[in-house]
Amino acid sequence: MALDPRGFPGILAEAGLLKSSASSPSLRSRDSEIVLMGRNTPDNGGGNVRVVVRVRGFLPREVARGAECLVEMNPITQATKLLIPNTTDPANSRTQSRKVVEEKNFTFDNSFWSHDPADEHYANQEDIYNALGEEFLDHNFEGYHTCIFAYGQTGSGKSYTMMGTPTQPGLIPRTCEDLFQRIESNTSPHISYTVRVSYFEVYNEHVRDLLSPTRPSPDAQHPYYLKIRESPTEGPYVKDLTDLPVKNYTELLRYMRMGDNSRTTASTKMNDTSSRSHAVFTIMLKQIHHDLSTDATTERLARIRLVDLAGSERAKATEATGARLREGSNINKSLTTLGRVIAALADPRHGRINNGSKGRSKDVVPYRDSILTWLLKDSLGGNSKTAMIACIAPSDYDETLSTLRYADQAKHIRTRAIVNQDSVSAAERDAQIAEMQNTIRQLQVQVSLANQQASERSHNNNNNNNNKGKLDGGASAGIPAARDEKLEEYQLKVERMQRLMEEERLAASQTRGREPQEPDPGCFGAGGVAGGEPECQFW
Ligand SMILES: Nc1ncnc2c1ncn2[C@@H]1O[C@H](COP(=O)(O)OP(=O)(O)OP(=O)(O)O)[C@@H](O)[C@H]1O
Repeated sequence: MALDPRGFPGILAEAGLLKSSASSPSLRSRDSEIVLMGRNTPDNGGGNVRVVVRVRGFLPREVARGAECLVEMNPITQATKLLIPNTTDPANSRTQSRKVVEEKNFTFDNSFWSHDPADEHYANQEDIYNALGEEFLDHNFEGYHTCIFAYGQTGSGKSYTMMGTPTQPGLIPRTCEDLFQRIESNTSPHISYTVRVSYFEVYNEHVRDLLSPTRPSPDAQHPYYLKIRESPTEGPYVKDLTDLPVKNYTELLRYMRMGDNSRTTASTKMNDTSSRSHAVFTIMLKQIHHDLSTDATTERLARIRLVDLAGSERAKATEATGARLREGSNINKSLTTLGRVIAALADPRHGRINNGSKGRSKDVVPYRDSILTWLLKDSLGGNSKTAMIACIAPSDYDETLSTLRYADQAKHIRTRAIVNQDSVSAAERDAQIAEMQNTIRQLQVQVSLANQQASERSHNNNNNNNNKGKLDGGASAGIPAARDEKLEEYQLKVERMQRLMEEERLAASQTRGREPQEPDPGCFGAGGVAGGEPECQFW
């Protein structure tokens, strides 16, 4: 294997990638006051999806069958090489029937060598966080939405990389820890923060709330599945998803653990604890900066999305039957759609105006073909800085080649991240609050009107028995559904506005050091973070 003699940390430092650890985070962005920028300031040209690859060590079953490592990495060039397997490993028997089996070379933003802990270039969990997670959290404090997702075949190390173990925490717990370390080390009296968390999984093309998994279902026969809606301003979202305010790291970790314990996993031949769902952990970070001299406030909002995808799998290799087989087929189907979305976004013709029959329009990206891609639409091709961690097993030629090709294509995707920032003067803010109050009143009237109409309609329908349905051939069946959606939309708007208004009011009063108010549990100013919590355990 070709490796750099200076060692992995040395190379990372040279490349500007080695930063402080999660336990002693860098001070690059946290002491900075919010620099005033225009509304939703565009990033300078956006950027490509950052793609890194990580190879894990042998598992006991691989050692037992005498598997050979087919992966080489060069930590200087970040090249990853896939070697031709020998003919003796049964895991690669399928490869032998291919017409062409050749050595393949790829280059990624990082190639993480996690194969042999004794190797000086070994990349451990902290190295991964330092090289990727910390920088992405910097972007969040700058006001960007980010998304890091782990992709790879079953058993390749996605959950290990994202969640990790009690002794080897992965990207998600490290991000949570660093987030609150930064917030707590902020000394500016003019900035307040709110942190909220949600966690859901996409299982068999249904969305389950991992922070409220036992919510009673209207149909007791089935688990409670959440619906997906689309808002004109915020795109697709999960309706009624639990979205909790968080005061500190301990609390965030508790929610993370709670959600993780609710996730659907099962034992397969390829992995003892195989994730049977795609899990999306989201932290919303809001920073409100209050300028005492002008009484103006500046708000930055960042969405931190951390996604552990289910692994692609071959039914033959997992030997799945029944429910496991159906899960596997749904997993593969949504990953195939993700592949098609990536291919469409990576196509150089993507985004060009469709002139006549030539070229392709933006509409060809098949986001809607799976729940996963529909919900990740913004992260894959919109307002987000996005990274893909391609996890690979060391000894499976076909699956690794497929993952590396996938990852290679993702390198070409460009997203259009913007700083999600809004500045308002004191007068504007007061006017906005007044306007919000007014709008809330109007919406509440509309909600109760719509409720009233719905109950009148259902009353009339009952009186008319089923006659109307027969006369109009059921043509009116879609109208109640449409009205229900409108109603939901109003209710959602009211809730959002009420929360927004409270946050605005609270932030302004906290930073002014004004009258004590009933605090929003998820909103705190500098030094206002709930202290005295016991040291928390990761698991
Ligand atoms: N870098 C690594 N170092 C040590 N052990 C690892 C590493 N990566 C993965 N493993 C181990 O390999 C096994 C499979 O990993 P993991 O469960 O993370 O795979 P996965 O890709 O999430 O699989 P699935 O898609 O089936 O959920 C686990 O026992 C895990 O602890």
